[in-house]
Amino acid sequence: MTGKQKDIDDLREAAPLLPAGTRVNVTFLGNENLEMRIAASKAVLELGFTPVPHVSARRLHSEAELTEFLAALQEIGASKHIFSVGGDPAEPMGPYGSSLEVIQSGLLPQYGVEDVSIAGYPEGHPDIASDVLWRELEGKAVSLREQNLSGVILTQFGFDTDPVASWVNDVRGRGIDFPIRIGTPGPAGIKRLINFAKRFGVGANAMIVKKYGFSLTNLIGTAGPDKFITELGDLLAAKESAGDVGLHFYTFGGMTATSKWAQEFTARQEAAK
Ligand SMILES: NC(=O)C1=CN([C@@H]2O[C@H](COP(=O)(O)OP(=O)(O)OC[C@H]3O[C@@H](n4cnc5c(N)ncnc54)[C@H](O)[C@@H]3O)[C@@H](O)[C@H]2O)C=CC1
Ligand SMILES: Nc1nc(=O)c2c([nH]1)NC[C@@H]1CN(c3ccc(C(=O)N[C@@H](CCC(=O)O)C(=O)O)cc3)CN21
Repeated sequence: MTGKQKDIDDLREAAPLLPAGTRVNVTFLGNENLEMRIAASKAVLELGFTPVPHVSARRLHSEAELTEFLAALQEIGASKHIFSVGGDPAEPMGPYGSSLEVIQSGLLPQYGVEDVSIAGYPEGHPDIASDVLWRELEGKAVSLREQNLSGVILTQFGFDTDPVASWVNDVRGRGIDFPIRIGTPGPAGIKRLINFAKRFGVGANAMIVKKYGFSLTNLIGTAGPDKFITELGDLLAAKESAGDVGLHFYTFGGMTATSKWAQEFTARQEAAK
């Protein structure tokens, strides 16, 4: 969720549909400020869920901004889990150019951080070379271990299961055994899904979206991840050592829509057994 009031209201509406303790990520975008980020994390806690506030390295103007944010999170009891991510600005706004630099600052444990999510890219990243992504991922795994922090890899969302399955294989092949949560789009309007895919450099060509369950020639209506999840489950089950792999939902169509969808999906799975 973002720090916007509409997302807090949406979470409140979705709350009865979600298991207690569900991890809810709270963004760190350019159009939010500290108060909004803290208010959103606080709302997540008050509704009985686990906030995972994002710390966007390249958006930080100073070390003081980082420590002020971490201190404010700790103060409300929301600093245990964070998502440490690079951030989209083409040039860093302050001292941190990457999430590895934030992690290596050694500041996180001083503010009660125990568990750090980091980003993964099954399809690569439009502006970052693949060897750089791997080197940084391995660096983060090492630094987290050195600081006795647990790690989780949270992937960019996608519509194509093939790159996801082969990327999980590669992560394990490099000896990284962190739990992996596959970024999965919640049900949302097709236009909205396509726009977010474009914005973040995620593959959504005619073939991929057809497999996912919609068509580029009919943008009316919504699309959910039913087929994506089923296929991914089959692909990973066929691998020997996928390890701990789960899902993370990006709720582009809202938390309530995704929560309702998840309940119905689970019910259908149960009925089919
Ligand atoms: N908010 C979210 O849920 C997600 C955001 N992202 C975005 O993906 C990008 C990479 O994130 P991380 O893997 O954490 O990167 P990172 O901080 O680990 O950086 C990896 C390497 O790429 C460089 N780099 C980082 N961000 C860059 C950018 N925007 N443009 C050019 N070079 C960059 C860094 O200097 C470093 O060498 C960021 O733009 C991030 O915001 C990716 C996935 C999810
Ligand atoms: N490279 C990259 N950068 C990101 O910031 C990013 C990713 N990838 N991958 C997916 C997640 C999801 N992100 C999201 C998801 C939803 C909204 C969102 O709902 N935005 C509101 C407000 C739009 C605005 O004012 O900017 C919306 O109603 O669309 C924003 C960012 C950010 N994320």
